[in-house]
Amino acid sequence: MNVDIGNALGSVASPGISRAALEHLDEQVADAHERIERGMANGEHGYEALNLPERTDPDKIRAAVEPVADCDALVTVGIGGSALGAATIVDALEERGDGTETVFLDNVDPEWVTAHLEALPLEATAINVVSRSGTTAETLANFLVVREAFESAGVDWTERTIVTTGESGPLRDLVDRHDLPSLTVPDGVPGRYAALSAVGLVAAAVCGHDLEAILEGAAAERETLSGSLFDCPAYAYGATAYALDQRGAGTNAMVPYAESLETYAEWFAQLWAESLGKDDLGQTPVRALGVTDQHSQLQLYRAGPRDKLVTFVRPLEAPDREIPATEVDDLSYLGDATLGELLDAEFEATEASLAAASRPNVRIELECVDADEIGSLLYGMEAACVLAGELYGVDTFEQPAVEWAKKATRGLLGGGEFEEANAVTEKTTLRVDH
Ligand SMILES: O=P(O)(O)OC[C@H]1O[C@](O)(CO)[C@@H](O)[C@@H]1O
Repeated sequence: MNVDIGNALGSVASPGISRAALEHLDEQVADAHERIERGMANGEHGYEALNLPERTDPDKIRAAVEPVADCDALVTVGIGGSALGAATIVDALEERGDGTETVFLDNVDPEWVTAHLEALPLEATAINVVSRSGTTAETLANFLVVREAFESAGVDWTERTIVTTGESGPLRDLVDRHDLPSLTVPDGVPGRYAALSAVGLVAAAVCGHDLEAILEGAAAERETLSGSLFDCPAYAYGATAYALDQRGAGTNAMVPYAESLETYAEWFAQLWAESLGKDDLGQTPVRALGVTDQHSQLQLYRAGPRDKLVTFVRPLEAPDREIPATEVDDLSYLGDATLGELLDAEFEATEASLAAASRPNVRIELECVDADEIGSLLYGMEAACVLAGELYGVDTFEQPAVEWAKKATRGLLGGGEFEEANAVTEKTTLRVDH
């Protein structure tokens, strides 16, 4: 990935960061890089994720999925980091896959789950269950529902289930009890940083994607990590986003200009929110899509509060399609172009429109959307986030604030005594009913 932070400089944007301030910040980046390299060298929790391009074994993943490699559909049961990385890869590379239908059950909306299960050819569907902790209620509940659906259809789920989880926990117990093919979430790798491990790559393997290319793209990005943001695209992005937040850009709108990258924006939102949202700090990620959200969000981005960074992701090469000639003179400018040219023109125009309104924006460029570039983007944004976490001085790799609601949920369902559940029933109410 290449990063252009020109439109975030103070000479263009407000809030913006001056060249001098960027060079000053680079001293902190050098210290942060030292910390990151040390964490990687020692395999420390979290930092270990940045070693995955070397650590992940594609042969082991392919061997585990071999029993179901010929399935027509794959249902992945997982949530958060146990779904978004895999979904980002298979959605980005969908046009390059072997046509396997993929469904990600990362919600417990009964109507939605039922509709998916009823639409799947269960006799030709494989099940990919992913949970680092092995205790996540949504994932276990959905797995029990999926399992029952297969049994009701007379399909042996044990023959077509792969599990990726930790060394222990309820899911590991199920693996042992039913002797299911399984892979282990690598130690020291938080879920949202696990896309380049079995967590993100099992689904990609089942869909026939080139795991080596994904890891090579990531490894190439790893090679760019250095003590200066002026030599490392990932650090340039992380440092600039951090610096703009310090200057008031508390929201980061992630706007890929490719439908195939829409899920990537969801993945980024978890990475950025769950890693940096601590101690009353953090930059709020917003998911948008180019060109579609030019017609819904751009007004705000260009003329609303000066509290946003807009991050564009642009693949330079992409398949194209002619716009047919038209008999309407006023539309001849379209008839002479292609959809890709229209997309590019809109990207350039939108980026320039923000600069013209002195609104900070950053461009992330990919050569195209392929396995190599997806590996590079995932790794680059992970490294950018780890760097930003160092600059914020937060614990980038934990997410303690999510536990309260999990305890309350468990208490409400009779899964134990939790004071959090009591607080739910003591809600302050001021209802306005129609
Ligand atoms: O992989 P697990 O343990 O099921 O967790 C799923 C997700 O839930 C979280 O723990 C948040 O609740 C995320 O950090 C994680 O990616």
